[in-house]
Amino acid sequence: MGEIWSELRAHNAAKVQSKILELFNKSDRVAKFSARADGLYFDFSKTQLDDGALSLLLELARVKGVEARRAAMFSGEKINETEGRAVLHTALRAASGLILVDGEDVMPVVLATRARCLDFAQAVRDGSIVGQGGSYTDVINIGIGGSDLGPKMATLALAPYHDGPRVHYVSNVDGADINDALQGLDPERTLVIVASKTFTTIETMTNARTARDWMARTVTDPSKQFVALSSATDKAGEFGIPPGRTFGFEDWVGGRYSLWGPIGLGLMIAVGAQAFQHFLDGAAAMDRHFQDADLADNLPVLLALVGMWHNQVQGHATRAVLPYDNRLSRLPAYLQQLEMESNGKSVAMDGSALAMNSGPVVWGEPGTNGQHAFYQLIHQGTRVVPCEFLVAAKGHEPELAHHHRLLVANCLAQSEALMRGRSLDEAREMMAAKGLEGAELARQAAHRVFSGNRPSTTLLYDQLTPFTLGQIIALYEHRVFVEGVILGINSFDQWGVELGKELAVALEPVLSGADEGAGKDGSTLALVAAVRAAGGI
Ligand SMILES: O=P(O)(O)OC[C@H]1O[C@H](O)[C@H](O)[C@@H](O)[C@@H]1O
Repeated sequence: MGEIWSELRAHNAAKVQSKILELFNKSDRVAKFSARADGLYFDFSKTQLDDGALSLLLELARVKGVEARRAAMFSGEKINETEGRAVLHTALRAASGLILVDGEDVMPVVLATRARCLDFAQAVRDGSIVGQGGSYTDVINIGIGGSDLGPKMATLALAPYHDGPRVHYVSNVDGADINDALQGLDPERTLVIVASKTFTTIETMTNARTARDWMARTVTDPSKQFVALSSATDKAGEFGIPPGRTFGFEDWVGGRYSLWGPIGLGLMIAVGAQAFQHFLDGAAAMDRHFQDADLADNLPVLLALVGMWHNQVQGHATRAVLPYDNRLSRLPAYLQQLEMESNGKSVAMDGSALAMNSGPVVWGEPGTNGQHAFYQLIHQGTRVVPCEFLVAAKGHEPELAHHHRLLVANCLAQSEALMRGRSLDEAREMMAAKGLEGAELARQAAHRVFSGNRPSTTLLYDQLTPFTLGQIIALYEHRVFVEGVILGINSFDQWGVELGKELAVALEPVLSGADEGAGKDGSTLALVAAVRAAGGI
């Protein structure tokens, strides 16, 4: 097993100086280093991967048991071993079938809950469920992490399909977030969704209570205008939200994988049942592709292997996700949770230390905005940042096709520039053409050199429809899964977020002055003292 990694590293060391551009001397380069699935086109030819490296990576996936683990996930086995849970977000988008957890078919409840959520969303949209002041004009989803990032990203992505009430997302415990969201809203015509798998997350519960107090100023019974999305339906009841307004899901749906079920209610209200169903269909199509396609043609597998080549083999610590699609502006934030909370771990499933680097730092912004900000570093910085471009062949604004042409030209030009670079000779020629000479020519030319040979991939899709969005998100989910299996870690727990939460709970009384903070370090105590001195809390 370790042998394949060593072979990959040796292969990389031997080839690392070779030029990506020269790999295109082979006429079948693009065909071999690209793959398609149901309208998605993934091009990974602008990387240093060659036939040898790709076959070693595919061998790695086989040896690491990706296929068996994939079957185990889809069939409801408890592959989240540290929490003893199945991992079945795929069931949330399945049309039918038999999926057993502890011997019981989960699909009847999944389908019934889906129907309840869609019916409820429809009733909010058509005004058959109303607030004290009449039909709902606004919906606020209060949640954080997986109960916010996915639905918020998807709601923004599908703006052309919005034909329901306005949907807002509040996540931060910073009072500024809920304060600004409530500005201008009519409490009598606002629906509040409290989205929390555990129904204990302090940010969400604090915001939910603030929203309830705001509503109670004019609404006789705010609980009638509240909805809960949670696995802890009893806790939703304790908060005062009745069972008829609570939509539950099981513990086998991870928070960051949950937008396909009740956690997607905000999106359902924004776009309606039909568009939401297309969104599920897109994800289900990707599930089928992931299960059925050969590893060598399998998009999630290829994305994972390219990512691991860059991170674990070539040693590039970060990965930029660059959607040339403004409506995917929250995709990088969503992927930060999906990828980093899933694969940012230092121990293997069995508790032993991980023998290699965990998943990369994921970051990004939509193009073309990023070009005018951080692309300087991507092109000329001393560290290589593998880039993942995403772009639609068609926009949603036919009358603005010239905008779209510019957008696509920029996207394709960036990956070309990263690969091609600009040599010193070319830079010198440019400076000579400007009339420079001697030392000044040399100095100015040096600043205009681009090393090039920087890898990128491009995911091209027809248009950002609900179906396509479903495909793309499921593609990334499965990519994270494959990377996790190859690393041998549990991608479905998140113990690393616990310590900070515990310390925050312990610090609150120190900030209020109720506790002296005995045992705290000097830095923390000095910061607390400075905050208290300012008198803001
Ligand atoms: O949905 P909730 O239970 O409120 O959890 C919200 C989020 O908080 C936790 O800290 C986890 O790190 C996330 O995985 C989760 O999505």
